[in-house]
Amino acid sequence: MTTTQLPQVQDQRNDGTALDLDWVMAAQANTSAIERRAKTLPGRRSVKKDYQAAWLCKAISLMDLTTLSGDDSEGRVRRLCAKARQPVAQPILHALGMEGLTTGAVCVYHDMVPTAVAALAGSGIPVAAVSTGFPAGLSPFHLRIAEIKESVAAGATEIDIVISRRHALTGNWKALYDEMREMRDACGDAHVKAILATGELGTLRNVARASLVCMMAGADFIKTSTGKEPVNATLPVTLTMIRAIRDYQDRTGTRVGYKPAGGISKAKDALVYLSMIKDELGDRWLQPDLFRFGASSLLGDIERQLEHHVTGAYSASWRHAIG
Ligand SMILES: O=C[C@H](O)COP(=O)(O)O
Repeated sequence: MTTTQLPQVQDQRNDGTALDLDWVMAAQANTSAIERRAKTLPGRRSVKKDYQAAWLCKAISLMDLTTLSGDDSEGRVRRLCAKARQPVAQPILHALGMEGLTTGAVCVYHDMVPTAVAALAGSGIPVAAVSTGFPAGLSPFHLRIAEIKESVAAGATEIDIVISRRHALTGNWKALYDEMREMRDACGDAHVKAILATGELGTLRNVARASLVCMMAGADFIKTSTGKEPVNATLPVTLTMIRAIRDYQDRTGTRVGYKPAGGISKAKDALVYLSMIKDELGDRWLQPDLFRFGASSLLGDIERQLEHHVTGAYSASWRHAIG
């Protein structure tokens, strides 16, 4: 295994398209078929034992290491950034031949952007800000736009915006498109991830339609959740969203990234997501410019598994779990 320098920021921007309502309304999601397929995923033997450590390192490189708590402090954010720079103990990285491995980005509230930018200076690790009145996204629209601009001015190069769920729930796709378009414009050169808050959209069909509308309006990534909804990233939602991404690329030639977020805390779950992305979208999406995990506690479990791997203490249950 060798350390690979991976692109941190997508060179290709999604400029979006006009709103195509016929295409949006034609988007369906066969819920029972998707749920059946999702149930088969955790048991599949997609990741061979010999490559497990490499896949777990890959998961780290694709992670938006996150803290989004009301009691976040500058000290906590500095510790998070130190972890992003060196996500696993040096001897473990050395043994794996992965010196130089970092997380894909760090993701914080707007207030913490300057601290994160300073702590990551010179590392090449981007700072992502959750802006637009995260997590509900119900503050006045002009304030949400102002927050985006302030986050960009403070040095965030990735902005995670939250959509107005009511537009999707009422089928007001034009309003969702216009809102997303304006947020995209406010981001300027920063990349924009559209958080759909899928746990609040009611149906997979709404998820499919909202995914398409956000991509048409110029989202560089579509992201499942804030991590604060009662239901966050799930496999059926992921299948629905990544198939929308595939459809969008087939029709426009533009690749849009995918970020599952919320409740992904186990290394074995990360492997399921990675194998699903490989199957459905292909290897090109297994790069940090097109895929991120949004996660606050996943790194801890991956670190434990890598330590066990290096020290030969792999547990029987872990072997069984990932086949
Ligand atoms: O965007 C990231 C999520 O808020 C993280 O959620 P989590 O704390 O459940 O990992």
